[in-house]
Order: sequence, then structure tokens, then C-alpha cells
Amino acid sequence: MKYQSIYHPELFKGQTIIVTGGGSGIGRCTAHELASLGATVAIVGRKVEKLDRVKEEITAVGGRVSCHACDIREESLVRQMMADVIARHGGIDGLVNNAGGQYPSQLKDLSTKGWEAVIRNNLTGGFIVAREAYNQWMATHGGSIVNIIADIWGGMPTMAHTGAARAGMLNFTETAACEWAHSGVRVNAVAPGWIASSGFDTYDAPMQAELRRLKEKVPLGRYGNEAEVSAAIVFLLSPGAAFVTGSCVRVDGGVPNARHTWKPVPTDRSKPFDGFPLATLPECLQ
Ligand SMILES: CCCCCCC/C=C/C(=O)SCCNC(=O)CCNC(=O)[C@H](O)C(C)(C)COP(=O)(O)OP(=O)(O)OC[C@H]1O[C@@H](n2cnc3c(N)ncnc32)[C@H](O)[C@@H]1OP(=O)(O)O
Ligand SMILES: NC(=O)C1=CN([C@@H]2O[C@H](COP(=O)(O)OP(=O)(O)OC[C@H]3O[C@@H](n4cnc5c(N)ncnc54)[C@H](OP(=O)(O)O)[C@@H]3O)[C@@H](O)[C@H]2O)C=CC1
Repeated sequence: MKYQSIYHPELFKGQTIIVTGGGSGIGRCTAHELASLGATVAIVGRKVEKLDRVKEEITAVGGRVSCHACDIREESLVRQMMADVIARHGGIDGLVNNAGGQYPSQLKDLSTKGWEAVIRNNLTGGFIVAREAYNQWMATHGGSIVNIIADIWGGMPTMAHTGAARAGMLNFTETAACEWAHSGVRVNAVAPGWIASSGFDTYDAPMQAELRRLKEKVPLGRYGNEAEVSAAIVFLLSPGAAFVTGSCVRVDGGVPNARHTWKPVPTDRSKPFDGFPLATLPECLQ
């Protein structure tokens, strides 16, 4: 089944957009949505079998997609990946800097090696990909970059390494938006809160239990879904956001506003808000 986006089906016709981490979760969903809107999507990840599966799904419904195995932390691989995408598709119009991940640990138990691994995955890698997109193409042709960060406001206990990396990515977004504006490049961020994606499956049972408990802290009373993050990414890539740069769209059900409450926010509402009604995940993504 083709992705049912709320946006115009030809919004990205003729454009090429790179989605890192496009082999699963939010990246996979975004790749589906962009392809459904006419874009040629270049999906990037470490595991080629994950990318191939998404390629099959998208081509089965008439979309255009290419796969690029690449670890975003490896500068030479990123340089080559960017050159390959440009050579193959004739340029790049957008970049969704989405690849990332971490593991839970208290600060006192974090090794320097573990800290550096997560910083490299969620800050240095994103920087390298964005810089190569700019230097190899966007500096002379313009474009739009969306960096995926996280709900970092007010600290991130047990996730300090990723919190620091994502906060760095937010500041990178703000700085790049200034430095690259003269080239016609917009740079924005999306900060997902707790999104029920394949990413959750990477956590162990105690962490999953913790995540279930956290639902009580969400004013909108539930986790978000991948389509709700994708819709924000697509907006920022689109001409609808032509005057938006250096901004961050939070897609988190209101969590940062309720963080300091002394008891769970009421979620027993009589009229629940069940989800983004026009962009629910099509069957092929469930
Ligand atoms: C309070 C609740 C908050 C909930 C927040 C939920 C919101 C966020 C959701 C998501 O982000 S969903 C996406 C989730 N997906 C992932 O996180 C998977 C991606 N993770 C990885 O790819 C890896 O774990 C990594 C972070 C990139 C590290 O891998 P890398 O290959 O670079 O490093 P390693 O060589 O494996 O390890 C280096 C070093 O790092 C430490 N370490 C790594 N993994 C763990 C672990 N699971 N537990 C503890 N420590 C770990 C460790 O020190 C490693 O060194 P050695 O001990 O192996 O020498
Ligand atoms: N789900 C959530 O609640 C939240 C998610 N996020 C962030 O959103 C992004 C997407 O997460 P989500 O879809 O949920 O999780 P997933 O784990 O499903 O997606 C992460 C993707 O990133 C890729 N990736 C990770 N590290 C690298 C790397 N070094 N080089 C290339 N690709 C890499 C993985 O592919 P492969 O295995 O092939 O390398 C994977 O497809 C991540 O940055 C995540 O941390 C932020 C806040 C909340």
C-alpha cells in the first residue's frame, strides 16, 4: 500500500533527498513518505540488508530509491557516499540527518570509550554528513537539511552522552543555518520525544518497562508514531518552510512542558487524541 501523506503528491517531484538511517524506524517511514511525494530517495545505513528491504518496499509501490551502505562516523566513507549519490542522481536537494542511537547508562558507569562512541554516532557523524552535503553540492546549488535530535530539554538522566551530542547538534543546526544561508541552504532540526519505533526494540526489558511508565508523563497520553515525526521533517524540507531556518520542531506530545509536574499528567481524558488522523502509517509500515 502506498504511503498516505497529507502533503501534495508532487511536492518533491524531480528532487533527490538523502535519508540516513533509512533502513528502519523514523528514517524508513520518512523515506516512504518522501518517495510517495515524488522524491528520489537515497537511503544510508550500516546494514545493507535493512536498506535492501526498504528499497523493495518502496519500489513495489512505484517509488524511486537507491541504497548506500555507509557508517556515518567514517569520514572517507561519507565522502564517497555523497559523491556516489551526486553522480548517480545528478545532485541533492535535501538531507535528513537521522541515523543515530545510544545505550542507557548512568554517568558514573560510562566509560570514555562508550561516551566517545555515542558522541561520534550522534554529533560527529551528523556533522560530517552535513558538511559533505554542503561542500560537495549545496554550497553552489542550495538545499535543505533536517537534523534529527531528541527531547534534550532539562537534562537526560541515563542518556547523558546522547543528550550532550544532540544538544551539540542543535547548536550546530543554529550555526550552520547562519553560515550557509547565503548559499540558499536552510538547516533545521526535529526533536522527537518518545516515538514507538523499531528503535524501542533495541532496549532491554527493564528499559522497555521504564518506557511504559514514561507514557504517564506525556500530556497527549501516548507515544508518538513514526509518521508524526516524518510529517514534521517533510514540512521543514518543503517550500512551506522557505523562511524557516535554524529552528527546531519538537514532536513530543508536550513532554518538556510537563517535566516538572509532581504527579503524572491526567491521561484519562474522555476524548483521547489518538494520532495524526491524515498520516497514519499505511499497512506496509506496520
Ligand atoms: C530514560 C528513558 C529515555 C528513553 C529515550 C528513548 C528515546 C530514544 C530512542 C532512540 O534513540 S531509538 C534508537 C535506538 N537505537 C539504538 O540506540 C541502536 C544504536 N546503537 C548503536 O548502534 C551502538 O550501541 C552505539 C551507540 C553506536 C555504539 O556502538 P559502537 O559500534 O560504536 O561501539 P562499540 O564498539 O559497540 O562499543 C564502544 C564502547 O561503547 C560502550 N557500549 C556500547 N554499547 C553498549 C551497551 N549496550 N551497554 C554498555 N556499554 C556499551 C562500551 O564501553 C564499548 O566499549 P567496549 O566495552 O566494547 O570496549
Ligand atoms: N524512537 C524514539 O523515541 C527517538 C528516536 N530518536 C532518534 O531518531 C533517529 C531514528 O531513530 P529510530 O528510527 O527510532 O531508531 P532505529 O534504531 O530504528 O534507527 C536508527 C537508524 O540509524 C542507523 N544508524 C545508526 N548508527 C549509524 C551509523 N553510525 N551509520 C549509519 N547508520 C547508522 C541504523 O541503521 P544500521 O543499523 O543499518 O546502521 C538505523 O536504521 C535516531 O537518531 C534516534 O536516536 C530520538 C529521540 C527519540
